[in-house]
Amino acid sequence: MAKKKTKAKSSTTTKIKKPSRKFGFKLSSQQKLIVGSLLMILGILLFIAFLSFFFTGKADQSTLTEIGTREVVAENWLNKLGAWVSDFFIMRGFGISSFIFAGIIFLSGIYVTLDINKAKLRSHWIWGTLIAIWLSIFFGFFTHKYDALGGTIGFEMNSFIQDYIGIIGTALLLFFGMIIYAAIRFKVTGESIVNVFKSAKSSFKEDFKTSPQTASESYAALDNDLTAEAEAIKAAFDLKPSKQDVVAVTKPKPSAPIASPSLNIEVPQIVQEEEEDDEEELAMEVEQVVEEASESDNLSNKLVADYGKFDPTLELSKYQFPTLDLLKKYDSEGITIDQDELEENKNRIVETLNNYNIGISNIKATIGPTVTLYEIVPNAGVRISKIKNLEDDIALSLAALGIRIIAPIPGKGTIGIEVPNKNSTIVSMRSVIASQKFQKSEMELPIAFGKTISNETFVVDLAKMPHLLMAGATGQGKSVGLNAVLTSLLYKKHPAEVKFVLVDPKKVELTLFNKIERHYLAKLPDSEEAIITDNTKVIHTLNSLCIEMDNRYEMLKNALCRNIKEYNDKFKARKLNPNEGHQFLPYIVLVVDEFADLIMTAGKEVETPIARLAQLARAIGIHLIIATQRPSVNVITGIIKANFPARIAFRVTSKIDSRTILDSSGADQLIGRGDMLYTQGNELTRIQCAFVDTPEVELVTEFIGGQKGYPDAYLLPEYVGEESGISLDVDISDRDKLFREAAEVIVTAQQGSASLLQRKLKLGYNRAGRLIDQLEAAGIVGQFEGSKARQVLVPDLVALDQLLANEVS
Ligand SMILES: Nc1ncnc2c1ncn2[C@@H]1O[C@H](COP(=O)(O)OP(=O)(O)OP(=O)(O)O)[C@@H](O)[C@H]1O
Repeated sequence: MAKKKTKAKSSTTTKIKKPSRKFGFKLSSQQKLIVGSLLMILGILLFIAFLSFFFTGKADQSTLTEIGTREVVAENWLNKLGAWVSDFFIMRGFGISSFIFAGIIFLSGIYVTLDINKAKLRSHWIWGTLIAIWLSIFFGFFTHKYDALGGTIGFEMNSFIQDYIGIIGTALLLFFGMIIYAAIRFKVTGESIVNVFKSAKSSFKEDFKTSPQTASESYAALDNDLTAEAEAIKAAFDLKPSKQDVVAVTKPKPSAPIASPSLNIEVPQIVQEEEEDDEEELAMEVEQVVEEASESDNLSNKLVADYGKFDPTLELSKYQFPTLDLLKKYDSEGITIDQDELEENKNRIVETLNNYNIGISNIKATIGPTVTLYEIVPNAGVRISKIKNLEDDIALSLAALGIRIIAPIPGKGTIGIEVPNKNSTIVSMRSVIASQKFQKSEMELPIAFGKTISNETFVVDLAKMPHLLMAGATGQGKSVGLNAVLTSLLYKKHPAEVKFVLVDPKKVELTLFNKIERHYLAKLPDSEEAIITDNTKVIHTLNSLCIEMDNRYEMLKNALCRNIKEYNDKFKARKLNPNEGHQFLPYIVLVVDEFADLIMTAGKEVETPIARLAQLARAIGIHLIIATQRPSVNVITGIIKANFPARIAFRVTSKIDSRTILDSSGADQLIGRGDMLYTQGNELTRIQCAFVDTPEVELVTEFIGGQKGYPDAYLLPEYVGEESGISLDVDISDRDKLFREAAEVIVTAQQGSASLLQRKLKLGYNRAGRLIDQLEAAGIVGQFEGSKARQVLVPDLVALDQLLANEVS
């Protein structure tokens, strides 16, 4: 007591006293270096002495008694002292496990020098000693005399234990020691052992089932590409150049394999973690600041160390991706070059241009799956617009449909004339999925659309687009295009990573995907079918997606993340607490087939949420794909166009339609059957869309649907339409325990939002939502108003008290 009093008098800060009471001395940095290096050297010396003992130990037996005599020479590499110390540790001590002590002493040196966590070092000493004892008993178990393996301790303890519980008992006791170690040190549990066996079994199966096939398919695809290239090059050399023009065939660049390392290789941040555990050493203010700032990091690091990173695929850990053999190989695949055709076309182009006095200094041909691009370099002084105006004349002279002139080709300084091949080839979905470019892509939502004019596989990231508008006259390949998009994602993304919301007013196109409802589809809570065919349901679903968007933004805001990728990475690193409403967020892809039909019947009701989603949803992982037959301005309105920079046009019937969708002509000159133009804002790329037939999609969805899925489709937030006006007659006795507290929070903040409750009362989303419903029923907050916060109907806490008191009476 007296002591306390004097302390209070003499100092105003009791904090500073605490550490000085604990430690008698504290090393300066220089002293730490000296002591640390001394310990390291000691560790090394012990190691050398121990090692030497196994070569010189026998010879040195006689010298041990004469350690004090200077003249006596020992054979140990560290002479007499080495001989004595190693004999002491190995023969009279722990046997071979004495090396552990050399190691720990060396490690202690490092810890002291670098001034890292003493608590960890202490645990190394405790565990090291226990392991040394266990090992010496273990080795002693197999020997029947004093020897260097188990040492005296091992031998004596063994015979002592065996005298009481026998050989079998001793063996089991040793085994038990091992279990204790594994359980405490590595947090091994019965469950984790079972899991290890299970995953080993399934990966073993997988290795045998899928990988050889996938690999061989990929090679086959690569082979295909290379054959096409070789043929193209051959053709180039076979063409005979005439006087003033040269024909060459460009060599399509092979799809470069991307050899970047796989993501998320975690480098454990040992230094950081250790700093924070150091309770005793944190006498300095600066260190305390560090500790406070990274408290949550510390917790998440510990969680990651204990349980590993969060794996969203764990629930369906046995899920197998569809195999390539589900997709069909087509006979007319692979480019064949018709030299006569090439020569003929070239001559006609040159002739036509000559007729109009346009000289050409160079011409080269690039053969694609459906069209061949003739690139010409006109003589100096020729006006580009002159060539552009000859589009129809060239088409006439070539007697071919679908000629497109690109004058000039952006970034090349040449003029391109695309001429359809007489025999077009099919680009199979199988070949694009098997391509290296797709297989090795590390995009968030990779889509293999098909092949470009230079026969390269065209892969783009839907997450970067971020929304896609698709248009084309009927029968030109839209539905096949949509199937190609969905199939690409099915081949690359786990069910936990992406969900589809499918809107199909035609009721026939997307029904095949019903089979993967419990794996990949999202739906409204009360609906039976996941694929939406009814227009009122579309409105509900779109509004529900808006709510999902707002919820996700709120979650991102609370997690201080800018986009879904950052958020999910943080969640996987266990830095976000699921009890605070955080969860792993899958990407959501909304596909609307036949958008024109929707706009015609529902108009603004559909347009407004679509525009909202298109404007805002990119950062939180909701991406829209909208397809329409009628690309007219009342369907693709300005606001929709402005938010869909990525567009695809299949063949359309008029230049005006082409302008509506692409902002330029060109789509009217396509040849149909999957021939398409893609733009992401600036230049147009001509692509032959990959062909995936209905039976192929059926096989893929059956393959996925046949596997274990989630209990239900991914549920979107409930949307209560204005017209339904459900009455909330919640019984007072059924109210949540936190009802009153929630009411006070809402009234004080004068803001009726579930997320406010989530934050203030640390609740999950569902509970906060229920509380809001109860508050509405009690007349404390107003009705649901879409994504806006509800109106608070009680002005202050006094009024709230009165209202609740009246309720009871
Ligand atoms: N990429 C392609 N490669 C080869 N043929 C294709 C391709 N895409 C479509 N086709 C052919 O065109 C036909 C019509 O395609 P699809 O059903 O996709 O047209 P659509 O634009 O969806 O028509 P609708 O709007 O009437 O549904 C297909 O049956 C197929 O024979």
